[in-house]
Amino acid sequence: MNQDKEYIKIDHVGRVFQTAQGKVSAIEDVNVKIKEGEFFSIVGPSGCGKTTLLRILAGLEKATTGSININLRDRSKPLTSVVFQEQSIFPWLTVLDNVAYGLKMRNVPRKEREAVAAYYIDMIGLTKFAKSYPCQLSGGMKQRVSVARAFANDPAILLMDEPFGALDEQNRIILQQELLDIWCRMKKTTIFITHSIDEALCVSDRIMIMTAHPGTVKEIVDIDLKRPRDISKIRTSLRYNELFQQIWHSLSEEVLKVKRRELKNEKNG
Ligand SMILES: Nc1ncnc2c1ncn2[C@@H]1O[C@H](COP(=O)(O)OP(=O)(O)OP(=O)(O)O)[C@@H](O)[C@H]1O
Repeated sequence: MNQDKEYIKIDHVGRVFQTAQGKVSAIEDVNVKIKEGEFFSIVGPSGCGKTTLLRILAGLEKATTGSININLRDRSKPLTSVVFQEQSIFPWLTVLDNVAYGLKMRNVPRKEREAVAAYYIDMIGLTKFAKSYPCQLSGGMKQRVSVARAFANDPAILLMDEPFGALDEQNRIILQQELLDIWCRMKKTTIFITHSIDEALCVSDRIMIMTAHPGTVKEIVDIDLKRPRDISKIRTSLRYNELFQQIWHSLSEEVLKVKRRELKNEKNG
């Protein structure tokens, strides 16, 4: 890990979609450099292009303009693994086989991949359920399996798109802490989309605030809260509250822009 070295360089990236109503510019001129081993979160109003940017990073979408450069040293690893909001584990595979799936695809021998999978299943507290199928698990447990699978796959970059967005608050807090703990051990470069300033503050090294549609970088805030972090205590710190206010002030301006536009469209429509 080299915390100082520029690792991902997103350079003047834009994406325009062609729709039946004409062209939609989802993101415009996004410029950001992310360090290796960094936990980098993205917040922004709905529709500002967060998912589009993540999909471009995952290679699921092409940028219309600009480029992304990743300073990869170990080319044997997969470039990215993505954890989405909706559960994306295979219902016909056990927990163990789901977590080991990426390794199997890379022809890692069975014993080795099962040992790696068992290690991450233990980290997320599901050892007893290793032989269970997804239909036997709760929503929170399934999402834990997705997180374990992403880490077991050992990608260069972990991409997470509102991974806990569909969970109830209790499960969300538990999974946030588990993610923090795994991340602290592995220091995997992570790009994390969330609608929650609180969630972003708990887990991130830096938080990027995007402007209202079409999204671009409004501000990037350093989160200088000490690690390791305990989610149950972090909210009581003065610094947490200062950072929350700073981010909400910046983000709320963008959210209000969206609301004003919607009102105008309603009046005109
Ligand atoms: N495949 C597509 N075709 C046409 N338009 C698209 C497509 N994907 C995204 N868009 C448009 O691009 C803009 C950004 O969408 P995107 O889903 O990236 O935003 P977001 O910030 O992730 O939204 P949310 O927070 O609501 O999930 C929106 O106006 C959306 O309608």
